[in-house]
Amino acid sequence: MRVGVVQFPGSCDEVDALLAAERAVGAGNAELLWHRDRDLKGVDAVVVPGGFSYGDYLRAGAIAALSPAMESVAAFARDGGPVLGICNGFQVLCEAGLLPGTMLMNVGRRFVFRQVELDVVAADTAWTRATRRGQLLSIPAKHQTGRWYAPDETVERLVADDQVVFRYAAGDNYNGSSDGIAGVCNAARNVVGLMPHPEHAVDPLTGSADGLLLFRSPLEAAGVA
Ligand SMILES: NC(=O)CC[C@H](N)C(=O)O
Repeated sequence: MRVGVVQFPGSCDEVDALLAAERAVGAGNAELLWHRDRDLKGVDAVVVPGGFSYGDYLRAGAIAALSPAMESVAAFARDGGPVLGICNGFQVLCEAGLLPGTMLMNVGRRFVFRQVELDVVAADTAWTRATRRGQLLSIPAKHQTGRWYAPDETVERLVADDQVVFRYAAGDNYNGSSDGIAGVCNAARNVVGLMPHPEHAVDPLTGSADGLLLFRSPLEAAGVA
């Protein structure tokens, strides 16, 4: 399996995402995909990484969502390809209409950088197959515009359709996200976005290896794990 990590001007976690993917799929099986290129190089999974793409101008993720690479990522997603959006990548996927909801300024109106615990709500998506429902994952979060929002009726529909993938555990809704939601998926369950950074939780020496479970999940989904 080969993983592509999209790189925008202003991305800052793309190399960590690439190294995390290589820990899961093997060295040399991940590569960066430049935002200006429509060619996804035949990868089997795509990660849209964290950072400050285009400086977060207009809205975080708004300009990156219009990039040539994201046109191809949208088509890849429509064809069922596994796509993971991490933090800024989650913002990009919401701006691109590939995931429901929108991202607002944190409720405390400050940049937050802390370890959080995620409760796995849906363990049957392309990026959570290596997890268990109810499992707690310790993963760092670092963002300013991380308050995921959707109208009540949309949240109710997502809950009913099991499209809520992660919630902040023990009610630790530090950024004010609707219903304490930390990550959601599309109806086809191949596109997942979350605000915390699994690529920064891939080694117990740095506090947690729980994030590797997300990068290993496409392998499980493909039956090659
Ligand atoms: N760590 C990130 O990806 C940051 C995302 C975005 N720039 C924000 O601050 O909300």
